Amino acid sequence: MAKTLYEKVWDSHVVVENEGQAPLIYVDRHLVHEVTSPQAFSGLKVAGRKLRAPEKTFATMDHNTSTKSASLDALSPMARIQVETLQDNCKEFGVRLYDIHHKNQGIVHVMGPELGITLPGTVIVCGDSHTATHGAFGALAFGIGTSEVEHVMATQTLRQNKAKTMKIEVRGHVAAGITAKDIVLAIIGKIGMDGGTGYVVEFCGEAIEALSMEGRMTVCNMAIEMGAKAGMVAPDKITAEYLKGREFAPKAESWEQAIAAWAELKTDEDAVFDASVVLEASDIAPQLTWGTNPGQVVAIDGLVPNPEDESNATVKASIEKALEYVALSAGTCMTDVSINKVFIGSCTNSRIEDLRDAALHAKGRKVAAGVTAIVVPGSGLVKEQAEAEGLDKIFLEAGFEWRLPGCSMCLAMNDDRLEAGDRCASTSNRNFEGRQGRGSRTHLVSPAMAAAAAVAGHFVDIRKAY
Ligand SMILES: CC(C)[C@H](C(=O)O)[C@@H](O)C(=O)O
Ligand code: SF4
Repeated sequence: MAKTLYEKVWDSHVVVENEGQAPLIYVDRHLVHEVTSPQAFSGLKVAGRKLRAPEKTFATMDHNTSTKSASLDALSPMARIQVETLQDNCKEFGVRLYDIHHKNQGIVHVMGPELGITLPGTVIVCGDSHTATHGAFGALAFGIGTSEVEHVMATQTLRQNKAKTMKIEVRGHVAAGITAKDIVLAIIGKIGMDGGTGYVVEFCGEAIEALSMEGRMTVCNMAIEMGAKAGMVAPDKITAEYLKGREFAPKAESWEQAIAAWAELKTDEDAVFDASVVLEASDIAPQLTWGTNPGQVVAIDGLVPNPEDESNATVKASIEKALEYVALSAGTCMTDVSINKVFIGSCTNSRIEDLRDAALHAKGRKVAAGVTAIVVPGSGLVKEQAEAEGLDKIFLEAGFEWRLPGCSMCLAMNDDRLEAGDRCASTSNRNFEGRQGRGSRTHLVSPAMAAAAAVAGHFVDIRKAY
Protein backbone atom coordinates (compact mmCIF):
# COMPACT_ATOMS: atom_id res chain seq x y z
CA MET A 1 0.00 0.00 0.00
CA ALA A 2 1.22 3.49 -0.82
CA LYS A 3 2.42 5.32 2.29
CA THR A 4 3.26 8.83 3.35
CA LEU A 5 6.68 9.65 4.80
CA TYR A 6 5.14 9.75 8.28
CA GLU A 7 3.53 6.34 7.83
CA LYS A 8 6.85 4.83 6.72
CA VAL A 9 8.70 6.12 9.78
CA TRP A 10 5.80 5.18 12.04
CA ASP A 11 5.50 1.63 10.71
CA SER A 12 9.20 0.96 11.12
CA HIS A 13 9.02 1.96 14.80
CA VAL A 14 5.94 0.14 16.09
CA VAL A 15 7.06 -2.37 18.72
CA VAL A 16 3.65 -3.74 19.69
CA GLU A 17 0.12 -2.83 18.83
CA ASN A 18 -2.54 -4.39 21.03
CA GLU A 19 -6.30 -3.99 20.67
CA GLY A 20 -7.63 -1.21 22.86
CA GLN A 21 -4.19 0.20 23.67
CA ALA A 22 -2.11 2.94 22.13
CA PRO A 23 0.74 1.36 20.13
CA LEU A 24 4.18 1.22 21.68
CA ILE A 25 6.83 2.81 19.48
CA TYR A 26 10.62 2.67 19.65
CA VAL A 27 12.56 5.87 20.30
CA ASP A 28 15.93 6.25 18.58
CA ARG A 29 17.16 9.40 20.25
CA HIS A 30 16.07 11.13 23.42
CA LEU A 31 17.07 14.75 23.98
CA VAL A 32 17.00 16.14 27.49
CA HIS A 33 17.16 19.63 28.99
CA GLU A 34 17.14 21.02 32.51
CA VAL A 35 13.49 22.09 32.71
CA THR A 36 11.52 18.92 31.97
CA SER A 37 13.92 16.24 33.20
CA PRO A 38 14.27 16.60 37.01
CA GLN A 39 11.00 14.85 37.91
CA ALA A 40 11.66 12.11 35.37
CA PHE A 41 15.07 11.36 36.87
CA SER A 42 13.51 11.46 40.37
CA GLY A 43 10.87 8.97 39.25
CA LEU A 44 13.58 6.58 38.08
CA LYS A 45 15.40 6.95 41.38
CA VAL A 46 12.25 6.20 43.38
CA ALA A 47 11.57 3.11 41.25
CA GLY A 48 15.21 2.03 41.48
CA ARG A 49 15.50 1.93 37.67
CA LYS A 50 18.35 2.76 35.33
CA LEU A 51 18.28 4.40 31.95
CA ARG A 52 17.49 1.81 29.30
CA ALA A 53 19.83 3.34 26.69
CA PRO A 54 22.07 6.10 28.04
CA GLU A 55 24.00 6.11 24.74
CA LYS A 56 20.80 7.21 22.96
CA THR A 57 20.16 10.02 25.44
CA PHE A 58 21.74 13.46 24.99
CA ALA A 59 21.44 16.34 27.45
CA THR A 60 22.11 20.05 27.18
CA MET A 61 21.23 23.10 29.26
CA ASP A 62 19.57 26.00 27.50
CA HIS A 63 16.39 27.47 29.03
CA ASN A 64 17.74 28.74 32.33
CA THR A 65 21.33 29.50 31.43
CA SER A 66 22.66 33.03 31.37
CA THR A 67 23.69 34.49 28.02
CA LYS A 68 25.95 36.99 29.75
CA SER A 69 28.19 34.64 31.70
CA ALA A 70 28.98 30.93 31.64
CA SER A 71 29.45 30.96 35.41
CA LEU A 72 26.92 29.24 37.65
CA ASP A 73 27.16 32.30 39.89
CA ALA A 74 25.35 34.30 37.20
CA LEU A 75 22.19 32.20 37.71
CA SER A 76 19.23 32.92 39.91
CA PRO A 77 18.88 30.40 42.79
CA MET A 78 16.04 28.56 40.96
CA ALA A 79 17.91 28.36 37.67
CA ARG A 80 21.04 27.21 39.45
CA ILE A 81 19.16 24.38 41.12
CA GLN A 82 17.85 23.12 37.77
CA VAL A 83 21.23 23.35 36.09
CA GLU A 84 23.05 21.63 38.96
CA THR A 85 20.34 18.97 39.19
CA LEU A 86 20.85 18.15 35.51
CA GLN A 87 24.61 17.92 36.07
CA ASP A 88 24.11 15.54 39.01
CA ASN A 89 21.50 13.42 37.22
CA CYS A 90 23.59 13.04 34.07
CA LYS A 91 26.54 11.96 36.16
CA GLU A 92 24.50 9.46 38.16
CA PHE A 93 22.70 7.95 35.14
CA GLY A 94 25.61 8.06 32.70
CA VAL A 95 24.06 10.54 30.27
CA ARG A 96 26.26 12.58 27.94
CA LEU A 97 25.82 16.24 28.91
CA TYR A 98 26.75 19.32 26.93
CA ASP A 99 27.44 21.45 29.97
CA ILE A 100 27.61 25.27 29.99
CA HIS A 101 31.33 25.20 29.32
CA HIS A 102 31.16 22.66 26.53
CA LYS A 103 31.69 24.08 23.05
CA ASN A 104 28.63 22.19 21.76
CA GLN A 105 26.29 23.48 24.44
CA GLY A 106 23.28 25.23 23.01
CA ILE A 107 19.57 25.17 22.46
CA VAL A 108 18.58 21.52 22.26
CA HIS A 109 17.00 21.93 18.81
CA VAL A 110 20.09 23.65 17.43
CA MET A 111 22.86 21.49 18.86
CA GLY A 112 21.16 18.13 18.19
CA PRO A 113 21.09 18.45 14.39
CA GLU A 114 24.51 20.09 14.39
CA LEU A 115 26.04 17.02 16.00
CA GLY A 116 24.27 14.63 13.66
CA ILE A 117 22.17 13.30 16.54
CA THR A 118 19.14 14.05 14.35
CA LEU A 119 18.92 11.60 11.44
CA PRO A 120 16.35 10.83 8.73
CA GLY A 121 13.86 8.09 9.45
CA THR A 122 14.43 8.12 13.20
CA VAL A 123 12.01 8.78 16.05
CA ILE A 124 13.28 11.61 18.25
CA VAL A 125 11.60 12.88 21.39
CA CYS A 126 12.33 15.53 23.98
CA GLY A 127 10.39 17.06 26.82
CA ASP A 128 9.97 20.18 24.73
CA SER A 129 7.27 21.22 22.30
CA HIS A 130 9.65 22.50 19.63
CA THR A 131 11.14 19.04 19.09
CA ALA A 132 9.20 19.25 15.82
CA THR A 133 12.27 21.12 14.51
CA HIS A 134 14.13 17.84 13.93
CA GLY A 135 11.44 16.74 11.46
CA ALA A 136 13.29 18.89 8.92
CA PHE A 137 15.52 15.83 8.41
CA GLY A 138 12.66 13.43 7.73
CA ALA A 139 12.66 12.27 11.34
CA LEU A 140 9.46 11.82 13.31
CA ALA A 141 10.18 14.23 16.14
CA PHE A 142 7.80 15.56 18.75
CA GLY A 143 7.60 16.93 22.25
CA ILE A 144 6.57 14.78 25.22
CA GLY A 145 5.50 15.44 28.81
CA THR A 146 7.60 14.78 31.90
CA SER A 147 5.95 11.43 32.71
CA GLU A 148 6.65 10.33 29.15
CA VAL A 149 10.25 11.49 29.54
CA GLU A 150 10.52 9.05 32.44
CA HIS A 151 8.89 6.28 30.37
CA VAL A 152 11.39 6.80 27.53
CA MET A 153 14.29 6.89 29.97
CA ALA A 154 13.21 3.60 31.51
CA THR A 155 12.19 1.72 28.34
CA GLN A 156 13.37 3.63 25.23
CA THR A 157 9.77 3.31 24.02
CA LEU A 158 6.64 5.42 24.15
CA ARG A 159 2.89 4.85 23.96
CA GLN A 160 1.50 6.89 21.11
CA ASN A 161 -1.62 7.08 19.01
CA LYS A 162 -1.11 7.42 15.31
CA ALA A 163 -1.80 10.92 14.00
CA LYS A 164 -3.68 11.98 10.88
CA THR A 165 -1.61 13.21 7.94
CA MET A 166 -1.61 16.65 6.36
CA LYS A 167 0.29 17.78 3.30
CA ILE A 168 1.28 21.43 3.11
CA GLU A 169 2.64 22.24 -0.30
CA VAL A 170 4.34 25.54 -1.04
CA ARG A 171 4.42 25.78 -4.83
CA GLY A 172 6.92 27.74 -6.89
CA HIS A 173 9.61 30.06 -5.63
CA VAL A 174 9.69 32.87 -3.10
CA ALA A 175 10.81 36.40 -4.04
CA ALA A 176 14.23 37.76 -2.97
CA GLY A 177 14.44 38.43 0.74
CA ILE A 178 11.62 36.03 1.68
CA THR A 179 12.82 33.49 4.20
CA ALA A 180 11.69 30.23 5.76
CA LYS A 181 10.22 32.25 8.64
CA ASP A 182 7.98 34.18 6.26
CA ILE A 183 6.88 30.91 4.65
CA VAL A 184 5.91 29.30 7.95
CA LEU A 185 4.22 32.43 9.30
CA ALA A 186 2.23 32.66 6.06
CA ILE A 187 1.18 29.02 6.49
CA ILE A 188 0.03 29.64 10.07
CA GLY A 189 -1.73 32.81 8.92
CA LYS A 190 -3.64 30.70 6.42
CA ILE A 191 -4.60 27.68 8.54
CA GLY A 192 -4.61 29.31 11.99
CA MET A 193 -2.93 28.42 15.27
CA ASP A 194 -4.95 25.19 15.54
CA GLY A 195 -5.24 24.32 11.85
CA GLY A 196 -2.82 21.41 12.25
CA THR A 197 -4.31 19.91 15.42
CA GLY A 198 -4.30 16.11 15.32
CA TYR A 199 -2.01 15.96 12.29
CA VAL A 200 1.58 15.25 11.45
CA VAL A 201 2.31 17.71 8.68
CA GLU A 202 4.58 17.05 5.72
CA PHE A 203 5.92 20.25 4.16
CA CYS A 204 6.70 19.89 0.47
CA GLY A 205 6.75 21.73 -2.83
CA GLU A 206 9.49 23.60 -4.66
CA ALA A 207 9.79 26.40 -2.12
CA ILE A 208 10.44 23.88 0.68
CA GLU A 209 12.83 21.80 -1.43
CA ALA A 210 14.79 24.97 -2.20
CA LEU A 211 15.37 25.66 1.50
CA SER A 212 18.63 24.86 3.26
CA MET A 213 18.49 22.60 6.31
CA GLU A 214 18.49 25.72 8.49
CA GLY A 215 15.40 26.98 6.65
CA ARG A 216 13.64 23.63 6.84
CA MET A 217 14.30 23.56 10.59
CA THR A 218 12.71 27.00 10.93
CA VAL A 219 9.59 25.74 9.14
CA CYS A 220 9.30 22.47 11.10
CA ASN A 221 10.05 24.31 14.37
CA MET A 222 6.78 26.17 14.02
CA ALA A 223 4.68 23.12 13.10
CA ILE A 224 3.65 23.08 16.75
CA GLU A 225 2.46 26.70 16.43
CA MET A 226 -0.19 25.53 13.97
CA GLY A 227 -1.18 22.86 16.48
CA ALA A 228 0.46 19.95 14.63
CA LYS A 229 2.00 17.00 16.45
CA ALA A 230 5.06 17.18 14.23
CA GLY A 231 6.32 18.58 10.95
CA MET A 232 8.42 16.66 8.43
CA VAL A 233 10.36 17.29 5.24
CA ALA A 234 11.52 14.37 3.09
CA PRO A 235 15.30 13.99 3.18
CA ASP A 236 17.25 14.70 -0.01
CA LYS A 237 20.74 15.69 -1.16
CA ILE A 238 20.65 18.87 0.94
CA THR A 239 19.94 16.74 4.03
CA ALA A 240 22.78 14.33 3.29
CA GLU A 241 25.24 17.14 2.56
CA TYR A 242 24.38 18.77 5.86
CA LEU A 243 24.86 15.55 7.85
CA LYS A 244 28.00 14.20 6.22
CA GLY A 245 30.91 14.07 8.67
CA ARG A 246 28.90 15.21 11.70
CA GLU A 247 29.89 13.56 14.96
CA PHE A 248 26.98 11.15 15.42
CA ALA A 249 26.08 10.66 11.76
CA PRO A 250 26.94 7.27 10.26
CA LYS A 251 30.42 6.90 8.80
CA ALA A 252 32.12 4.92 6.01
CA GLU A 253 30.10 1.86 4.98
CA SER A 254 27.22 2.73 7.30
CA TRP A 255 27.03 6.11 5.59
CA GLU A 256 26.53 4.45 2.19
CA GLN A 257 23.85 2.20 3.69
CA ALA A 258 22.18 5.16 5.33
CA ILE A 259 22.08 7.11 2.05
CA ALA A 260 20.42 4.13 0.34
CA ALA A 261 17.86 3.79 3.15
CA TRP A 262 17.11 7.54 3.20
CA ALA A 263 16.30 7.48 -0.52
CA GLU A 264 13.18 5.45 0.39
CA LEU A 265 12.03 8.07 2.86
CA LYS A 266 9.54 9.92 0.75
CA THR A 267 5.81 9.87 0.36
CA ASP A 268 4.74 7.41 -2.34
CA GLU A 269 3.12 9.04 -5.34
CA ASP A 270 -0.35 7.63 -4.77
CA ALA A 271 -0.31 7.90 -0.98
CA VAL A 272 -3.35 9.63 0.47
CA PHE A 273 -3.22 12.42 3.05
CA ASP A 274 -6.12 13.14 5.38
CA ALA A 275 -5.89 16.84 4.53
CA SER A 276 -4.03 19.06 2.07
CA VAL A 277 -3.17 22.75 1.95
CA VAL A 278 -1.54 24.63 -0.93
CA LEU A 279 0.23 28.00 -0.90
CA GLU A 280 1.80 29.86 -3.80
CA ALA A 281 5.30 30.93 -2.80
CA SER A 282 5.21 34.03 -4.99
CA ASP A 283 2.28 35.39 -2.92
CA ILE A 284 4.38 35.42 0.27
CA ALA A 285 5.55 38.85 1.47
CA PRO A 286 7.66 39.43 4.61
CA GLN A 287 5.41 38.46 7.50
CA LEU A 288 5.02 39.75 11.05
CA THR A 289 2.56 39.05 13.80
CA TRP A 290 0.42 41.89 15.10
CA GLY A 291 -1.38 39.99 17.88
CA THR A 292 -0.95 37.45 20.64
CA ASN A 293 -0.78 34.16 18.78
CA PRO A 294 1.31 33.16 15.75
CA GLY A 295 -1.80 32.97 13.57
CA GLN A 296 -2.45 36.68 14.08
CA VAL A 297 -0.06 37.56 11.32
CA VAL A 298 -0.02 40.00 8.42
CA ALA A 299 2.25 41.00 5.52
CA ILE A 300 4.59 43.93 6.17
CA ASP A 301 2.63 46.09 3.72
CA GLY A 302 -0.59 45.19 5.51
CA LEU A 303 -2.58 46.86 8.27
CA VAL A 304 -3.52 45.98 11.83
CA PRO A 305 -6.93 44.28 11.34
CA ASN A 306 -10.22 45.86 12.29
CA PRO A 307 -12.43 43.67 14.52
CA GLU A 308 -15.46 45.36 12.96
CA ASP A 309 -14.66 43.64 9.66
CA GLU A 310 -15.06 40.25 11.34
CA SER A 311 -18.45 38.53 11.23
CA ASN A 312 -17.54 35.61 13.50
CA ALA A 313 -18.16 36.79 17.08
CA THR A 314 -15.44 34.63 18.64
CA VAL A 315 -12.80 35.75 16.18
CA LYS A 316 -13.92 39.36 16.61
CA ALA A 317 -13.56 39.10 20.39
CA SER A 318 -10.11 37.55 20.10
CA ILE A 319 -8.94 40.35 17.78
CA GLU A 320 -10.28 42.96 20.22
CA LYS A 321 -8.58 41.30 23.16
CA ALA A 322 -5.26 40.98 21.29
CA LEU A 323 -5.37 44.60 20.12
CA GLU A 324 -5.89 45.77 23.65
CA TYR A 325 -2.94 43.74 24.90
CA VAL A 326 -0.56 44.80 22.14
CA ALA A 327 -1.80 48.42 22.32
CA LEU A 328 -2.30 48.83 18.58
CA SER A 329 -5.23 50.44 16.80
CA ALA A 330 -7.06 48.87 13.89
CA GLY A 331 -5.93 50.16 10.51
CA THR A 332 -2.37 51.07 11.57
CA CYS A 333 0.24 50.40 8.86
CA MET A 334 2.63 47.76 10.17
CA THR A 335 5.57 49.87 8.96
CA ASP A 336 4.43 52.63 11.37
CA VAL A 337 4.75 50.35 14.40
CA SER A 338 7.80 51.33 16.51
CA ILE A 339 9.77 48.89 18.62
CA ASN A 340 12.22 49.42 21.48
CA LYS A 341 13.65 45.88 21.80
CA VAL A 342 14.99 43.38 19.29
CA PHE A 343 15.73 39.71 19.95
CA ILE A 344 17.56 37.70 17.32
CA GLY A 345 17.81 34.12 18.55
CA SER A 346 15.77 31.04 19.68
CA CYS A 347 15.47 27.55 18.21
CA THR A 348 13.52 29.06 15.32
CA ASN A 349 16.16 31.50 14.07
CA SER A 350 19.56 31.35 15.76
CA ARG A 351 21.48 29.28 13.24
CA ILE A 352 24.37 30.52 11.15
CA GLU A 353 22.22 31.44 8.15
CA ASP A 354 19.88 33.42 10.34
CA LEU A 355 22.76 35.41 11.76
CA ARG A 356 24.19 36.00 8.27
CA ASP A 357 20.80 37.30 7.13
CA ALA A 358 20.53 39.63 10.10
CA ALA A 359 24.13 40.83 9.70
CA LEU A 360 23.39 41.83 6.12
CA HIS A 361 20.94 44.41 7.43
CA ALA A 362 23.13 45.49 10.35
CA LYS A 363 26.35 45.95 8.44
CA GLY A 364 27.60 49.52 8.44
CA ARG A 365 24.42 50.74 10.14
CA LYS A 366 23.55 51.65 13.74
CA VAL A 367 20.82 50.42 16.05
CA ALA A 368 18.30 53.27 16.37
CA ALA A 369 18.38 55.49 19.45
CA GLY A 370 16.24 54.06 22.24
CA VAL A 371 16.37 50.50 20.88
CA THR A 372 18.13 47.65 22.68
CA ALA A 373 18.99 44.74 20.41
CA ILE A 374 20.54 41.39 21.32
CA VAL A 375 21.88 38.61 19.13
CA VAL A 376 21.99 35.18 20.76
CA PRO A 377 23.57 32.36 18.76
CA GLY A 378 21.80 29.02 19.17
CA SER A 379 24.88 27.01 20.09
CA GLY A 380 28.58 27.16 20.79
CA LEU A 381 29.25 26.00 17.23
CA VAL A 382 27.05 28.69 15.70
CA LYS A 383 28.83 31.27 17.86
CA GLU A 384 32.25 30.00 16.79
CA GLN A 385 31.30 29.99 13.10
CA ALA A 386 29.74 33.46 13.30
CA GLU A 387 32.86 34.82 14.97
CA ALA A 388 35.08 33.20 12.35
CA GLU A 389 33.04 35.05 9.71
CA GLY A 390 33.26 38.33 11.62
CA LEU A 391 29.49 38.56 12.16
CA ASP A 392 29.96 39.36 15.86
CA LYS A 393 31.96 42.47 14.88
CA ILE A 394 29.29 43.61 12.45
CA PHE A 395 26.67 43.33 15.19
CA LEU A 396 28.82 44.94 17.88
CA GLU A 397 29.81 47.85 15.64
CA ALA A 398 26.16 48.43 14.82
CA GLY A 399 25.31 48.52 18.54
CA PHE A 400 23.78 45.05 18.99
CA GLU A 401 24.81 42.96 22.00
CA TRP A 402 26.52 39.65 21.20
CA ARG A 403 25.65 36.93 23.70
CA LEU A 404 26.35 33.36 24.76
CA PRO A 405 24.12 30.51 23.46
CA GLY A 406 20.76 29.74 25.11
CA CYS A 407 17.00 30.19 24.86
CA SER A 408 17.42 33.69 26.23
CA MET A 409 14.60 36.16 25.56
CA CYS A 410 12.43 33.60 23.78
CA LEU A 411 10.70 32.95 27.08
CA ALA A 412 10.97 34.78 30.36
CA MET A 413 12.75 31.95 32.18
CA ASN A 414 16.23 33.46 32.55
CA ASP A 415 17.44 37.00 33.09
CA ASP A 416 16.88 38.11 29.47
CA ARG A 417 13.37 39.37 29.61
CA LEU A 418 11.29 42.30 28.49
CA GLU A 419 9.77 44.91 30.78
CA ALA A 420 6.05 45.67 30.83
CA GLY A 421 5.21 47.90 27.87
CA ASP A 422 8.25 46.90 25.82
CA ARG A 423 7.58 46.16 22.17
CA CYS A 424 9.93 43.63 20.64
CA ALA A 425 10.76 42.46 17.14
CA SER A 426 11.59 38.84 17.90
CA THR A 427 12.78 35.97 15.73
CA SER A 428 11.31 33.42 18.15
CA ASN A 429 8.14 31.37 17.70
CA ARG A 430 5.61 32.44 20.34
CA ASN A 431 3.98 35.80 20.89
CA PHE A 432 1.55 34.84 23.65
CA GLU A 433 0.70 37.39 26.33
CA GLY A 434 3.63 37.74 28.71
CA ARG A 435 5.80 35.23 26.83
CA GLN A 436 8.90 37.44 26.87
CA GLY A 437 8.07 39.12 30.18
CA ARG A 438 4.92 40.25 31.90
CA GLY A 439 3.10 43.00 30.00
CA SER A 440 5.52 42.88 27.07
CA ARG A 441 4.51 42.74 23.40
CA THR A 442 6.08 40.44 20.87
CA HIS A 443 6.06 40.66 17.07
CA LEU A 444 7.39 37.53 15.40
CA VAL A 445 9.58 38.21 12.36
CA SER A 446 12.48 36.81 10.34
CA PRO A 447 16.09 37.66 11.31
CA ALA A 448 16.36 40.11 8.40
CA MET A 449 13.17 41.91 9.44
CA ALA A 450 14.35 42.03 13.07
CA ALA A 451 17.74 43.52 12.18
CA ALA A 452 16.14 46.05 9.83
CA ALA A 453 13.67 47.05 12.55
CA ALA A 454 16.54 47.50 15.03
CA VAL A 455 18.19 49.98 12.69
CA ALA A 456 15.03 51.86 11.73
CA GLY A 457 13.34 51.78 15.17
CA HIS A 458 10.17 50.56 13.48
CA PHE A 459 9.20 47.73 11.13
CA VAL A 460 10.34 48.13 7.53
CA ASP A 461 9.64 46.34 4.30
CA ILE A 462 12.99 44.69 3.71
CA ARG A 463 12.08 44.00 0.09
CA LYS A 464 12.96 47.63 -0.54
CA ALA A 465 16.59 46.69 0.25
CA TYR A 466 16.72 44.17 -2.63
C1 LIG B 1 10.21 24.81 28.89
C2 LIG B 1 9.65 23.95 27.81
C3 LIG B 1 8.88 22.85 28.42
C4 LIG B 1 8.88 24.76 26.77
C5 LIG B 1 8.28 23.91 25.65
O1 LIG B 1 7.97 22.74 25.78
O2 LIG B 1 8.09 24.39 24.59
C6 LIG B 1 9.73 25.84 26.16
O3 LIG B 1 10.79 25.34 25.42
C7 LIG B 1 8.91 26.78 25.33
O4 LIG B 1 9.29 27.08 24.21
O5 LIG B 1 7.87 27.23 25.83
S1 SF4 C 1 14.41 28.71 22.21
FE1 SF4 C 1 12.38 29.15 22.96
S2 SF4 C 1 11.01 27.82 21.83
FE2 SF4 C 1 13.07 27.02 21.60
S3 SF4 C 1 13.28 25.50 23.19
FE3 SF4 C 1 14.07 27.43 24.00
S4 SF4 C 1 12.33 28.37 25.02
FE4 SF4 C 1 11.49 26.75 23.73
